[in-house]
Amino acid sequence: LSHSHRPDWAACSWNIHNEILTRQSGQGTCPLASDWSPWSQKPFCLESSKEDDTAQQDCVFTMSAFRGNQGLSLITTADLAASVVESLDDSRVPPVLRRQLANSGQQQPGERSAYEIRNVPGRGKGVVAKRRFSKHQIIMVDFPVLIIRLDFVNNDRYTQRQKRRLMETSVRQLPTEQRRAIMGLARSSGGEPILEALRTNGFGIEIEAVQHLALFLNGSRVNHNCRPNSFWRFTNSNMAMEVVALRDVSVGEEITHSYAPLGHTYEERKRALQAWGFRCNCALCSTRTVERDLSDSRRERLREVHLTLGQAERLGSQRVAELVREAMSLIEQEELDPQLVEYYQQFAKAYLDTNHLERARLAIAEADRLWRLYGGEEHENVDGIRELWQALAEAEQDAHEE
Ligand SMILES: C[S@@+](CC[C@H](N)C(=O)[O-])C[C@H]1O[C@@H](n2cnc3c(N)ncnc32)[C@H](O)[C@@H]1O
Repeated sequence: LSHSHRPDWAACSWNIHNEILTRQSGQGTCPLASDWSPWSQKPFCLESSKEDDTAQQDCVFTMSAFRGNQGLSLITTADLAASVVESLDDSRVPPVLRRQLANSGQQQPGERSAYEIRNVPGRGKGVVAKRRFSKHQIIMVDFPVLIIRLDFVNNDRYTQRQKRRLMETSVRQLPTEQRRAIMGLARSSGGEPILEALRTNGFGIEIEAVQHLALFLNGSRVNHNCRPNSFWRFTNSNMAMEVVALRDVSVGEEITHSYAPLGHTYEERKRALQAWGFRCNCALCSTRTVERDLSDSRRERLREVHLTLGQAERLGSQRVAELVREAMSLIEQEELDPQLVEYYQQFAKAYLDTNHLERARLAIAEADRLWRLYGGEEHENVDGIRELWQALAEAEQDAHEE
């Protein structure tokens, strides 16, 4: 289909009751009711035991050829499924990610791959670098194979049997290779296999601000470390998950990211990691108690500095500058670079409050750059950064008029 004649997917939604596709709004053309494209088969929906509206009803949507060689199943509402259709188009994947995809994973013999998935002592399988990566270089690009609306998993709208039926359908409809790979993923406990695979390996993503869990077959093999050498970001408009080096990585090094929020203290991390059912044996957790306590106290102090900077007007500009320096030093010592996104934002506000407009400009520019880096171009704080630029423009205007 040429672009202009493509159905306007976002404007089409499934009318579940009549099992026909009706157009809700927009100018595009919707496909025929008998054509379930882009899905490979008719969406399968659950009858809810509750009398709420069908718009909230969860269905399975499967595309059996997604990104060339893998399938994708979604369990979500019809409207949310319609909203992702555009992003499933291969033309959405930028060349830089295509190249990366071609370079990574399991290669033909003789070709150099970026990483390998193999057993690592004490942690099951893991991802190990097969070549060097410099800081901020992309290590892995992966696309989801299964996406499930979080509320479908957690709410009591459906019976356990109904949930199992929908999840089994979502996996059964995938190509054999992916089906096997999902069933071969790590599981922290012995409950319902698909649900457990999802709980152990799922990445939290948002579709139209609604939380979902996504499974990535290679991405799921990245183990946890409290001082990781990588981070991941997800781009909704092309469904790409990238694992990116947080610092230089050498050949043979295991690739890790943090499952718990960065900046947590030892006890907080232990609690957060309970959901995965393992005791973390990373270098930071197994270091001597004195060193671990020292790390905890730096992390607690960092949070205190963040809070204090919230009252910049009261502190005055000299104290603000001192606290910014202290925060930067703590972040460096604790290797918490991704936290800089929030800190630069806080510094920018503090500089605006104390009328240090030149410094505010530099801090906003840094916050802007780092949000894109760590959160991707479509990060969740685009509005927050725009507001900061606006606040700066207004403050500069006021200064100019005075
Ligand atoms: C998302 S999977 C990671 C890949 C997994 N190792 C595998 O074999 O497929 C999460 C599971 O890996 C193991 N794991 C991850 N990080 C670990 C760590 N730092 N220490 C011990 N086990 C870890 C735990 O069993 C955890 O439930």
